Amino acid sequence: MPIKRICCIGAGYVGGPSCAVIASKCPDVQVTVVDLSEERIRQWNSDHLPLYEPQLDDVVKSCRERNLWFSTDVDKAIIEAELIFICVNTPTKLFGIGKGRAADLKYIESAARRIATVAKSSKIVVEKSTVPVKAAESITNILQANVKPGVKYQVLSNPEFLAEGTAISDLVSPDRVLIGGEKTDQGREAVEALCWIYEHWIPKEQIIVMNTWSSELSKLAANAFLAQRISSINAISAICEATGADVSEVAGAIGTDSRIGSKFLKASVGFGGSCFQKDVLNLVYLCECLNLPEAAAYWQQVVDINDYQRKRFALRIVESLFNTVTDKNITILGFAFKKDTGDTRESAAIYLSKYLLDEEAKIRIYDPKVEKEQMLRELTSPMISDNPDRVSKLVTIYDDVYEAAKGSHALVLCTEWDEFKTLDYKRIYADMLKPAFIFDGRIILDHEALMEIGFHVETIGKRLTRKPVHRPIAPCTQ
Ligand SMILES: NC(=O)c1ccc[n+]([C@@H]2O[C@H](COP(=O)([O-])OP(=O)(O)OC[C@H]3O[C@@H](n4cnc5c(N)ncnc54)[C@H](O)[C@@H]3O)[C@@H](O)[C@H]2O)c1
Ligand SMILES: O=c1ccn([C@@H]2O[C@H](COP(=O)(O)OP(=O)(O)O[C@H]3O[C@H](CO)[C@@H](O)[C@H](O)[C@H]3O)[C@@H](O)[C@H]2O)c(=O)[nH]1
Repeated sequence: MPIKRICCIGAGYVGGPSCAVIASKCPDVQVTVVDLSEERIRQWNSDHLPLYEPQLDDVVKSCRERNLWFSTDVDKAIIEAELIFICVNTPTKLFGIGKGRAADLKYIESAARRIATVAKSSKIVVEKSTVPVKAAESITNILQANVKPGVKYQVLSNPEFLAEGTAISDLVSPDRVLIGGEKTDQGREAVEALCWIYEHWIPKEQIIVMNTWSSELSKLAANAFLAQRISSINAISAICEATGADVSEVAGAIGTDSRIGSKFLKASVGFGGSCFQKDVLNLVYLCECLNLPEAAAYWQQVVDINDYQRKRFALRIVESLFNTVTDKNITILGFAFKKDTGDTRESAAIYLSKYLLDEEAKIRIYDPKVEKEQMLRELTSPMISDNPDRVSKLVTIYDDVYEAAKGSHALVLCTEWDEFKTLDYKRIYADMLKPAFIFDGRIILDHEALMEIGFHVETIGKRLTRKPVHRPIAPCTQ
């Protein structure tokens, strides 16, 4: 059954880019992305899209108002569509049962209830948000409990694997597309309809069909494995710093083993982003609910090592700066959770800033893509700060990196933006207080060159040996 109209509920980092790519690859399908947020929809319809993502502007402009629409009229889009993607947020619960671990499914439920309330014809409902195993069953229950005569629903799982910063290329050439559905005639028909969409640009053999629960669990498992690799190499980085081994050399050596592979072995100040911590904690909670405490403890360690890595780095900054950063000017380079995105959710820079603010350091922040208001929102959120006045007193945001560095005691590189590799560090050094410190939390700078300029350099997973100071050798008297 060729699909003519798609509705996507949720115009965020997943809904917007993934539907823009579907619209661009399927010109014969009308795609409407809806959201409750009028501001977000206004931005999607403007020249200033609500999120920064390489190539996104071009894709959106190529099909907006041709077969790609952004709207707040959720009901109309649901009524008209044959296939509905649910791409709403599923954040970690902040209160009640499962607080701090379980996924908050209230947005999923409200989307399902809206479909159940307004749908007048049969729908294929596709869960694209990341959810706990068996969430599709809850969606089905809500839909069936309110079903109207002649209306039929099929609920599919189709988790999204795009990474921010590379969303468009990930969507255009994914490693695989995963579809989970019921093994019934109706289920198979719904799976075929969704496959038909993807087959517009993805080879059939890369579309993997499985049962719904396997598909839901595969998404959590994939993120848990990726996050675990980062925590594993970060745990090794602590050993490197204590012994004199170099974590980049170790990662290079183990990555050449084809069974291990070289990707996702970059030690860092800790992983961030809206997904890894949330999804690993979601898995931990699932294990706890299934009475599997050992499995829960195993996955919890992935998150614990990430906390440890951020704290370790903050401690190193304080220790290196003669055990006090109070009233010192510390410039944070990069606030996004990774390069090529303006997203700051769970960014390591937030936690680094928090630790330094707790020590009453004066923080200056520069990021090429993150808006000032966004940084302040993160730093004053109740989870991070119990004293918003301190943030307004101690934090200054700059749009010129050289101005930010002027008069600083230290630079702390938190995001691996390419532009940080090519700054004029001689100029920066000249304007900083001495001794001038650089803490490279991403291992991207030329440490030898920086030390040559005169910087005191600290990085992750490596002890940097300073050049011996050349003094004339005293003549031997005996
Ligand atoms: N961000 C990523 O890179 C990424 C990648 C893969 C999967 N995911 C998963 O995809 C889901 C969405 O993530 P995101 O980053 O796009 O979230 P987001 O917060 O950027 O966007 C979600 C949007 O849904 C809207 N929304 C919530 N309830 C709604 C409702 N009932 N009706 C209409 N709109 C509603 C919100 O207003 C928001 O704009 C999450 O489950 C996430 O784990 C995210
Ligand atoms: O070797 C590495 C790789 C990544 N990171 C950090 O890990 C975090 C996450 O990076 P990445 O996975 O590239 O970005 P996300 O956009 O969070 O994407 C992840 O989370 C998405 C949401 O579920 C999934 O769809 C993607 O497949 C998965 O990669 C960032 O802070 C990175 O800097 C490291 O520290 N070292």
